[in-house]
Amino acid sequence: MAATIDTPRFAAPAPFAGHGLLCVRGERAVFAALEFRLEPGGALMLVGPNGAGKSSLLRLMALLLRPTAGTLTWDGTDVAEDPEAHGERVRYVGHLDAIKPVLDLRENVAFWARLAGAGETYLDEALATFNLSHLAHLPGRMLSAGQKRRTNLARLIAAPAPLWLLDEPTTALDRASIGLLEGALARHRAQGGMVVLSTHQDIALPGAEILAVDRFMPDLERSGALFWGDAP
Ligand SMILES: Nc1ncnc2c1ncn2[C@@H]1O[C@H](COP(=O)(O)OP(=O)(O)OP(=O)(O)O)[C@@H](O)[C@H]1O
Repeated sequence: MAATIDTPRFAAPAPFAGHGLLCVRGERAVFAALEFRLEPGGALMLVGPNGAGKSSLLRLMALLLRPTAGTLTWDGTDVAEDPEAHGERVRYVGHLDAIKPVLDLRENVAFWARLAGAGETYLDEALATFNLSHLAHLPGRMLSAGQKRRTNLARLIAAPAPLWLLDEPTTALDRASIGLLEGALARHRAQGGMVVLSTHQDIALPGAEILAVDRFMPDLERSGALFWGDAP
């Protein structure tokens, strides 16, 4: 039977939280004592000026970076205890459009879906969701910036998982495409999925909690010192 909007296609979502997170990049503390909590169906919008640490926080959440201090928990358990399980529950879409130029659009999405162990069950739906079906056989090298971005976002549908981590997902999208993304976000949340996204642009995310990452800038930064540890 075909899955419907109210039938979650992923393992049961559970509360996802960060406690006392300290992020150091290079020798610099980007944020400290950062806390968040996300419930199934919830959304967190990361805001803050350039360099505040929005991308860094998303990378921590995806375990692409490790916190210098603090923990990330899923259903109360430290995600670092089982990184593989966390990888299965997370879909991360970053700044880079990882499109293979020689594969066509459909093959690109199918490649990612296979990598995530999802097969081709949701492939056609993924393309339709982001209005890409008519471009399915266009080689990756011929896609425009907005088409590449939509192709990357199609991975979210092609390989279902409860936690979407999206770094400035509206970059290069026209208004109509932002509307498609807003629809996909709403359907994901209606199934109990969770979303964390960073943005400098308007995007409809009803009921989202706003997390101003620059509020967690370490005091050393406020006083003008740049380095964590021995202040210069
Ligand atoms: N690979 C790296 N090594 C060292 N420092 C880094 C690295 N990547 C980012 N940083 C630093 O970490 C800080 C936070 O960067 P980050 O990209 O997380 O900010 P952001 O809020 O996402 O910014 P933007 O709005 O410009 O995308 C910045 O000061 C940046 O210079």
